[in-house]
Amino acid sequence: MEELGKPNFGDNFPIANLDLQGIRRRVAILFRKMMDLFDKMLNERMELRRMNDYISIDDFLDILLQLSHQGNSEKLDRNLIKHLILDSVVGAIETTTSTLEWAMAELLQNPKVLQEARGELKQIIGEGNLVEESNITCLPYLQAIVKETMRLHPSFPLLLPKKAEADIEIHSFVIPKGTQLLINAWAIGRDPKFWEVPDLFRPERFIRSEMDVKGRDFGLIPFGGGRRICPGLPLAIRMLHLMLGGLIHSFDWKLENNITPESLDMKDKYGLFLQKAQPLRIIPISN
Ligand code: HEM
Repeated sequence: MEELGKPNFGDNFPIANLDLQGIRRRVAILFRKMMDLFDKMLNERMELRRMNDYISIDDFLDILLQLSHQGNSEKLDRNLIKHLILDSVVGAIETTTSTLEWAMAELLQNPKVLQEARGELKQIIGEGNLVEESNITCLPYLQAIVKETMRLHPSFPLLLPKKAEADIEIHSFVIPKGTQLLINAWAIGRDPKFWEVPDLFRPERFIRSEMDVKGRDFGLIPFGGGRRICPGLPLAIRMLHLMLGGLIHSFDWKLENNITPESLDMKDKYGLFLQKAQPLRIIPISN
């Protein structure tokens, strides 16, 4: 992931096909390794599926293999299946884990917010019980924490590049056909014209607000919007609430090595994904 997000000097001279930093070469090696891994997974699953007593587990791979055997008009061949898995793996892992890491970092930097969130969980879930998917709608403060984390730390700060299919005019500004467009979700989430004290982590701003991250409110678009909105949104939202709720309900947390909330490093590092420059290191204390 890190290699994919590095600025490549050679991209400024597309005709010359330069790869002075060796980024393209290293990415090609990693890409081949991933494809070999997917090939192995596919072979193993296809072998299992050939057995008479195989019971389908209806996971992503099983469904793709079923579709590929149904002779659909658009041929879903082995190569396409591997690329679909690659897209999902790339899109799913780094985004969800880094959002969770940012949320925990913000909570440890803002002990009052953490305390409020734990209070809500204690009241709704009860001590000793595990957070379940059905509880999420009853946890407005936890939901507000997830939104506030995504406002300040969108996993793809510039979303994914888009290309104008036709000339478009927006507020008398003409975008010619073929232009590559980058949408700065990071800057939108911190725009002082739109957000009060934008740099403060303040989940309360989402309490009693209808605003959500599903692409309808253009002030908060961590998953993008429109036809290419993140297809993993429903899964990501569920996983984030469950994991974050579970972590703060089941454990107390402290920062390691005498780091205080005030001295916690919250800098991010440049790349395709918005990651913490210094990984968060925290210690769980059993409740
Ligand atoms: C916190 C978690 C996540 C965030 C913030 C996130 C964000 C995004 C964003 C911003 C885009 C580009 C949308 C655009 O440019 O308009 C995207 C695309 C995508 N995401 Fe996610 N994502 C997350 C989790 C997931 C998960 C869990 C999956 C899969 C299970 C996934 C799969 C994908 C795929 C396949 C695309 C490409 C879609 C396309 O090209 O049309 N994402 N995601």
